[in-house]
Amino acid sequence: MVDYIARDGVALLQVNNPPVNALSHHVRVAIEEGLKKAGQDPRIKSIVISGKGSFIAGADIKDVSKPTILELCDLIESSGKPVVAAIKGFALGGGHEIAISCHYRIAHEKSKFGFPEVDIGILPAAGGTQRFPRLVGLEAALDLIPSGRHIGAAQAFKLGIVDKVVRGDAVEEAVKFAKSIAGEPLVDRRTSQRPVMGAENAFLAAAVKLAMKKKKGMIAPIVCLSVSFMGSLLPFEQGIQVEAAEAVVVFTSGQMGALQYAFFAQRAAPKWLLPCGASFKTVKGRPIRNAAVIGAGTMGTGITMAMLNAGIPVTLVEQDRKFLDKGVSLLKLLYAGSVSLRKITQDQCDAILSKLNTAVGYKSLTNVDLVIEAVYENMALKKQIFAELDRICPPETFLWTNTSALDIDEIASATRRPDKVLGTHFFVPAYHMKLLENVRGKLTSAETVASAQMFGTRIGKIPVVVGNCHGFVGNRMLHKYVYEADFLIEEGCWPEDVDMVAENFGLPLGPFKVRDLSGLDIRVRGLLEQAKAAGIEINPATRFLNGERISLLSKSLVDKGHCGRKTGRGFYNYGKPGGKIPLNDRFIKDVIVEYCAERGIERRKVAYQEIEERLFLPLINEGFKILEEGIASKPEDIDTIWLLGYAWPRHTGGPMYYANMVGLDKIYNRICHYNELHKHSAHWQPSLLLKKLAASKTPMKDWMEVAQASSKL
Ligand SMILES: CCCCCCCCCCCCC[C@H](O)CC(=O)SCCNC(=O)CCNC(=O)[C@H](O)C(C)(C)COP(=O)(O)OP(=O)(O)OC[C@H]1O[C@@H](n2cnc3c(N)ncnc32)[C@H](O)[C@@H]1OP(=O)(O)O
Ligand SMILES: NC(=O)c1ccc[n+]([C@@H]2O[C@H](COP(=O)([O-])OP(=O)(O)OC[C@H]3O[C@@H](n4cnc5c(N)ncnc54)[C@H](O)[C@@H]3O)[C@@H](O)[C@H]2O)c1
Repeated sequence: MVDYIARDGVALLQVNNPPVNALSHHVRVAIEEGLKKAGQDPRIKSIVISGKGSFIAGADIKDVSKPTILELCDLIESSGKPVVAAIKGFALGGGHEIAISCHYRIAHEKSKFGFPEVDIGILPAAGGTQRFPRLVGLEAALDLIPSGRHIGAAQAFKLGIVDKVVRGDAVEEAVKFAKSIAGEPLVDRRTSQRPVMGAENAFLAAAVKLAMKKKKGMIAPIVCLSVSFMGSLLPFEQGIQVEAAEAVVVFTSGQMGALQYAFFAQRAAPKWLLPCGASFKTVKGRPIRNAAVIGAGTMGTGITMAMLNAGIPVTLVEQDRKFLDKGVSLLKLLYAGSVSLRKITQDQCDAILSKLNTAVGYKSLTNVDLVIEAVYENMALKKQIFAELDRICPPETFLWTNTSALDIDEIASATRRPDKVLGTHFFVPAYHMKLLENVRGKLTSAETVASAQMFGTRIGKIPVVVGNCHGFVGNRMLHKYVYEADFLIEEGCWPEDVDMVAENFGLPLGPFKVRDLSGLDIRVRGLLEQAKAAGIEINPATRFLNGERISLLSKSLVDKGHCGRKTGRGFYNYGKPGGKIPLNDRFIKDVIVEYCAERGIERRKVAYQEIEERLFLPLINEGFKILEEGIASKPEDIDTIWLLGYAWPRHTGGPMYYANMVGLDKIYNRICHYNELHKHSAHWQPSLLLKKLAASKTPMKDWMEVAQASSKL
């Protein structure tokens, strides 16, 4: 676990604990033993700590026994023989704390440094909140520790974290350097003994404000700030005591469990398993060498960028030259933006764009591994395109669709290769958002699923396999939340009341601000199409569709020209078309009141708790129905979809974890309560799986056993 190599008076302690050299119990014990052995051996004059492959990615999140990392850090720093950290890859969390306890740090130019603790709900509580400000000054410490972000070696050098950046082998350089400083005094090399630079400055208020914005609702970043700041005013030993006391507050807050669950859920979600038993372990995907995208609108251009960025050559196809030119101009604009922000160089931009081809019509697609369709959300159009692609593309070409909600099986039925048809549901902006919902149809083969998952990972996404149903996992759950938001307005809330509750819960924007952003007309169009498909003519008195309660409030606003931010008014007033600041508006309230009066809906005061429950319980209930139906194969998949696709507050773990944390019996009882009151909304009918899990008090890790046992009955 830690190799001890003695050579020319230098003891090299090399951590060897794949995959990320986490500081598990046996690693900590071995480092301690190595340090003691080197300390006692008179032939050893200096010590180098490094990691095989990478340095150390931090504590092993699952293991917090003794010796603690804090004890190790103290042992390193107090060593009478110089200790040099040789850093390649990641020096994160406890690994970073070990590094800054060493007397010198030599880093490879590609190495990364950071304190990701806040993102898993804890503090750098192995002395990191105290040593780091002493090394880099208070301002930089208050910036980096609560942000959790990684920085590169060049910035680490500028901040004084590392003493030397090297291009070659950092370990060899460190060993050479360690030999050269044997016997030198270490007094000014012990980080804990340094004063904190800039301690008198009032950086705290600004840092707290930023952390509250960037890490909304999270406790750890705020505690990190207060502990680092307080420590800067105290002697090191007292600062360590403050750190330990405050760490307990954070460890017992409940957020630590949720954030660590989210960390592992995100890594578990891409590991797919189909009801037939095929899984990521048994089926290999086919690599994608080149691809085509149909439709150069918002999604098509974003998907094209995601592929180009991963080095996949793409042919972008449109229905006519005008739309194609518009899409290509948008793409070029986005890349030019990346160049001006120095995210890529002009040469890189040119290399990326050299892999882009364009075409009007599909005739040229005779030699592509994959086509992703991203045209308007219209079943007839999509089927027509899939039939044509099926005729033109080679039989082994995968045909995937970016539909947000349509039936994958129906789209596949237009082809003679339904086994190669799958939904690749990207999120806006597709080049940036990490989530990819891969929707398997009834006839989609395991090889196609494996290929889509492999493809997702290659383009930098977290791909999650889901089953085929209206809206798949994410949008199906979202629709229930959106419905209830509208009903709450009908019953007496204002848009800002509902948005405030959602935002207090931790979402970045409430449902009405989101609706204004994406455009009210889109949802209204969807609703009208749904009504048309059901053969129902919408009129001002319509309150039900197929026996289900609906709200036409958005339609009333759209009819008055309120389409959202783009028209300057939606559920809020933005002052001008394209305005960004939402203001409450008497006129909009009048529309709401008039809408209710026309339909004889009596408005009332709705309590905060009711708003919160009515927004989130139907969505959670739907999540359990999704598990029950096998649309998702584990709760981690649903939570990952919500964390990455819909900005669900990470410190609550995701909707399924949150439900478990609140207590399934409580959740179930409240859903039953609302089901009694709202008989015309099927989303209040409690999930049978939820009922069973609540009654049996089954731990979350065993939910799927109950779900599978139930589906066999
Ligand atoms: C009342 C209660 C009191 C409790 C008292 C407790 C006292 C404890 C004292 C605490 C002192 C604090 C010490 C320290 O400050 C704390 C820490 O160090 S916390 C850890 C900080 N580090 C991280 O968070 C790093 C997390 N990892 C990553 O960011 C990435 O993995 C990576 C290193 C950037 C590499 O990324 P990738 O190459 O993409 O690889 P993956 O992410 O897919 O990971 C591969 C594999 O490794 C597993 N893994 C990663 N990190 C850890 C980890 N820290 N612990 C355990 N396992 C880890 C990951 O799950 C993957 O596993 P797989 O999915 O393949 O099984
Ligand atoms: N915009 C979103 O938020 C979002 C998110 C996820 C999924 N989706 C889905 O992605 C798809 C595309 O959505 P969008 O927002 O990019 O739409 P869009 O209106 O921005 O773009 C659609 C493009 O398809 C082109 N097109 C239409 N018919 C075509 C044909 N026969 N051949 C080639 N091109 C054709 C149009 O010219 C247009 O440029 C839809 O199915 C939508 O539901 C959208």
